[in-house]
Amino acid sequence: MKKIDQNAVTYGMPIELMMENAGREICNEMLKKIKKYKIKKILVVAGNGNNGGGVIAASRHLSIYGISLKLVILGTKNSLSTPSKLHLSLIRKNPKIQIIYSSKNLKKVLSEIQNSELIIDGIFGIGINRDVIDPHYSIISAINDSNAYVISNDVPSGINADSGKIYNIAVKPNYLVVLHKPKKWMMRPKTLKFIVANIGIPIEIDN
Ligand SMILES: NC(=O)C1=CN([C@@H]2O[C@H](COP(=O)(O)OP(=O)(O)OC[C@H]3O[C@@H](n4cnc5c(N)ncnc54)[C@H](O)[C@@H]3O)[C@@H](O)[C@H]2O)[C@@H](O)CC1
Ligand SMILES: [K+]
Repeated sequence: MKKIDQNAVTYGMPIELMMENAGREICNEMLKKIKKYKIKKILVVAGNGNNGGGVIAASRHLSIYGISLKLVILGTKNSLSTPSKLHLSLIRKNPKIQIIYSSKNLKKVLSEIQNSELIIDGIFGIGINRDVIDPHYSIISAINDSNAYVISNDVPSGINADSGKIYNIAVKPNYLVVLHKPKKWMMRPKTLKFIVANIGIPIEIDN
């Protein structure tokens, strides 16, 4: 998938636009669950990579429907990837989105996880490359212990996207929005409930 992303960028498709498309698709799935389960308390959790950027964009799309939510940024503004920073800048004046930085208040993040009814997991995508330590470990653990309905962006955070193997911990989502196309291991029966989102990768470069 990393190669497909790079090919799309070389082709002329900016990551920021694919992130925008991912955000809209994730928002559409959120809207369905909000309606189905009459959800009020929504928490979006964004890591510092582009997986986080997709869920930041999803937050903005959801706010367009008049829905309020809380957005946790794992780390600081400066630790975000460049495309994610753009999407964060688009919500800086958005009154529907309350931003919480984990670097400033981890306790609050953990209690928000406990209190939420819908959690969007944008902690790690295909970029995870090592075991998870704190604060990410405690956050993933709290998400798994919560009663919230959990939707993951692209890959459940903590799983190696190529092999499907868990590092030392992973989010256990109720639902997954896979970007572009499913990873091979996802096709195993009963692995996960997922939908595939078109994020605008041109078919010419899909190999
Ligand atoms: N076409 C694209 O490129 C798009 C990609 N998106 C998403 O972006 C993801 C790939 O983005 P990235 O390559 O930025 O990767 P990730 O978003 O998976 O995150 C990588 C970041 O996490 C850090 N990291 C890795 N393992 C860690 C660990 N165990 N503990 C703490 N930090 C750790 C890395 O140092 C890096 O800063 C994809 O899975 C996809 O979901 C979408 O959001 C939008 C469009
Ligand atoms: K994820």
